[in-house]
Amino acid sequence: MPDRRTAVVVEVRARLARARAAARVRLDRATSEVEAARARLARTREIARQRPARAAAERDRRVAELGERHATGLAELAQRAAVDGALAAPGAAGEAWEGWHWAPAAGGEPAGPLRVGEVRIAGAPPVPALVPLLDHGHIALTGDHPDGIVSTVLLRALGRTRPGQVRLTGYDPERLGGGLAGFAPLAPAGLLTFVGPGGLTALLDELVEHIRRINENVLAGDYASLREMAAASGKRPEPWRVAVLLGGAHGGLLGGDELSRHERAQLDRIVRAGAACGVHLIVHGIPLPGVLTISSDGSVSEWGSLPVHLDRPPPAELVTATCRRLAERYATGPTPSSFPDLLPTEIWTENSAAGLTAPVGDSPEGRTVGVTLSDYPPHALIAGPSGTGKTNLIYAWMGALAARYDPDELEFYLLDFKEGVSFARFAPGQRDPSWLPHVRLVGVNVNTDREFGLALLRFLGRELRRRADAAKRYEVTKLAELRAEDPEGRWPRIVAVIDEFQVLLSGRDALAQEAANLLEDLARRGRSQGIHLILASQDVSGIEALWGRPALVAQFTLRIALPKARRILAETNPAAENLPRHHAVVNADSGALDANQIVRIPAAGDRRVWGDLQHRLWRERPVSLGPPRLFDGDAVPRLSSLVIDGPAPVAVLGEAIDVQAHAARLPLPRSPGRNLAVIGTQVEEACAVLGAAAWSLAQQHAPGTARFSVACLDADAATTARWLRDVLPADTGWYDEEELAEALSTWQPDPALPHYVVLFAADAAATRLAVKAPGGSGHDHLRRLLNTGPERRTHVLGWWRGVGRLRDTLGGPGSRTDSIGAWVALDVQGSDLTGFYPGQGGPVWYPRPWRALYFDRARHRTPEVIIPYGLS
Ligand SMILES: Nc1ncnc2c1ncn2[C@@H]1O[C@H](COP(=O)(O)OP(=O)(O)OP(=O)(O)O)[C@@H](O)[C@H]1O
Repeated sequence: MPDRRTAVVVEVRARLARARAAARVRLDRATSEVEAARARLARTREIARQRPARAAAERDRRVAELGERHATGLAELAQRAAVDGALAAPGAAGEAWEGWHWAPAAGGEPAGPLRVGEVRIAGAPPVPALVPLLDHGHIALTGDHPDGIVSTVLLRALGRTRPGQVRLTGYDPERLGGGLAGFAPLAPAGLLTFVGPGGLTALLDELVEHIRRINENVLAGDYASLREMAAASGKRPEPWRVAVLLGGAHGGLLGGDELSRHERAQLDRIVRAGAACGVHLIVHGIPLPGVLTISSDGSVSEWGSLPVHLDRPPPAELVTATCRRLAERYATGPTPSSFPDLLPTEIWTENSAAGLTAPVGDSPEGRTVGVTLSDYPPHALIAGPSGTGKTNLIYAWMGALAARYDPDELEFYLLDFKEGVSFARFAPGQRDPSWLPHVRLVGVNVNTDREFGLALLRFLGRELRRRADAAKRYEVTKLAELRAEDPEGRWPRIVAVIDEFQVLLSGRDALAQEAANLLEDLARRGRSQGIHLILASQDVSGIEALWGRPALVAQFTLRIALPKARRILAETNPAAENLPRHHAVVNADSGALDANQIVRIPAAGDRRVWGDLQHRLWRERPVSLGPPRLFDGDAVPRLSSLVIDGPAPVAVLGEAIDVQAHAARLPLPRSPGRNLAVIGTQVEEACAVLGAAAWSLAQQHAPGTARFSVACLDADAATTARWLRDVLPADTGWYDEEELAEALSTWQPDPALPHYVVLFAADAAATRLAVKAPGGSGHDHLRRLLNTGPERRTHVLGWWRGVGRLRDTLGGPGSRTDSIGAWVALDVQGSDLTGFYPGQGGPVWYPRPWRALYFDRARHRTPEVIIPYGLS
């Protein structure tokens, strides 16, 4: 039993020991956990103790970084704003007063905002404080000292615009204009008007009426504002009106009075609708809701709390000196427009169906003055003494027209009877190959060739008939209607310019008579067919040439008088007498006094400026359009450029003086009288006519199908004879005096083989040909040839050095002349040709260098003047 008890005790003790050991282990573990927790707690406490300091440091770091970034950003923004500000308000709109001067914006440039001070922010560069006024809005001023801002804004607005473009009205009832005293020099020129106390209602009414007029007549529904109109056209048609309404010294209501309901309503209308019409208010002393407000302490509504440092006002002397200068410049008128100002931005956009309208200059106030050619007024007369600018005016007018209407809408025919080549620039030249695409004909150095003027009038007369016939076919009467009925047809308006036209009408001969009749017909009927005449003359005789024909003059309802032009306007209209240089009176009502428009004509003669336009138009010309016909009275036409066409054979004798530069041709069919006599002592001209005739015939016959025989009986003609040896067939017979006498007796005309007998100085063989021989003298054989040869295709083309000598060949003074079917007279008086001409007393002919009178009995009613060709 005890052993069991002992065993139990031992057992218990052992268990207790194990339990104690386990408890100790747990205790130790718990103890170390407690310590670890304590240590954690201590660490956490330590961390917690350190955290606010770090966060604060981090916050401070971030704040500093942001601050730095903000400062840099602000500086950059300010820098950019300063640059933008300087660009938006350049020159007079923004420059500092030191060195400031009047410098208007270029035409077409917007007015832009004006500088009143600068925005200053610490750490950033100052930014110009700009306020919009012209074309944008109004300015309200508050505070006790508005004068400085008013001076600043007004001077900058005036400095940025041309004289007269800004008109000021001052209403300053308390100080009676004292607030605008510096601007007073503008008043005498009408650029500043003061309105007295009590005048406010009338002023507001007038501004409202002005706005209404601009909307109705100027913008006319085409534009929303003058700014838009100016941007589109590059021109400002109306000045800006700036009304400065200055209130009481203490910022009270205007003049201490309340605005009436009417005034308030008018003011609101101006605030609402004024800016679009260029009407602006600068007001002190009346609240204008919604209007940019500047207070004299430097705050600007709409800009929040931005600190504005207002500029000091412009020095008083700068204001008065500038205003004085502006007034003077305004009195002498705005800068005249230049030739490029007459041109549209886009070329060839106009349609000429109803007429041709283009500016020729501007009025003294700077308003563009347009001139129209249409059914009314259809034609123009231009007059002015030499050097007053007629040619320049024509250049300006033509340039403005040519840039607007394309060559299918407008054609020019130009003739200058003056010595000189003022129209030559429109045709291709040696230095400049371009031409004005609208020009179809240019006549220069025409002074002695009145025939060319007549040819132009005949050509226009034919064109008039062609148009009238077409109109009849379509049962219409006017060009506009014809174009509507025949949209595929080409019916350009034609403008014919004849400078010094009186040359054409001078003389009491048939040519002058025919020219006057044609002019009258063209003037009367051309109006409805789109053919317009512009006649220019430098002296009164030109106009007087017309004066005897009131019906003709009456058609020229558009009159343009240059300084000192006489009799061109109505007798009672002296407007041209005191006209300044480079001005013109344009009168579209036959010179009636109240239709005068004074126009300043820009310089348009400069070759470079004109060349720029011509080249531009030339590059755009339709590919099918060739150069114009150039008739130069001083030039010799070249045979080498001649193309012979039409039924053969014809002998070409020279160039006809006509619009198409036709060759003057002598047909040589099988019929009696088809011989040619060139008569006169001018060797070169005679050789040129005869040489061209022989050459042209050789061109029309294949080798062996015609015979040529040439006798050169004057040594002076040897050069031409040598030239003919090269161009005539190789089997051509060459004869001297002796050989000719013999050959004449042997030549038997053969209808199967045309034979051309070319005699240079036929009369030089007279002595030899007079020698009697059994079958008859040489003269007998020559007369037989002349009389019977042509009907069997043998033709004599001869040169005789005088009418009497030709007569001798034909058989003496009373001999028949009908074997000479055609003649070309050189230095021969018309009266000497009596026997060779069907009319009484011979043709009217006054010999002149390198011209000849050609008459073909078979085809001519009257002879024609021709120009011999140069043989090469
Ligand atoms: N509006 C103008 N502006 C500047 N210069 C001009 C103007 N008009 C003409 N001129 C210049 O005056 C000079 C004479 O002008 P122009 O040849 O046009 O006169 P005109 O009346 O045709 O003379 P004329 O009858 O002798 O030919 C030219 O040198 C021309 O450049």
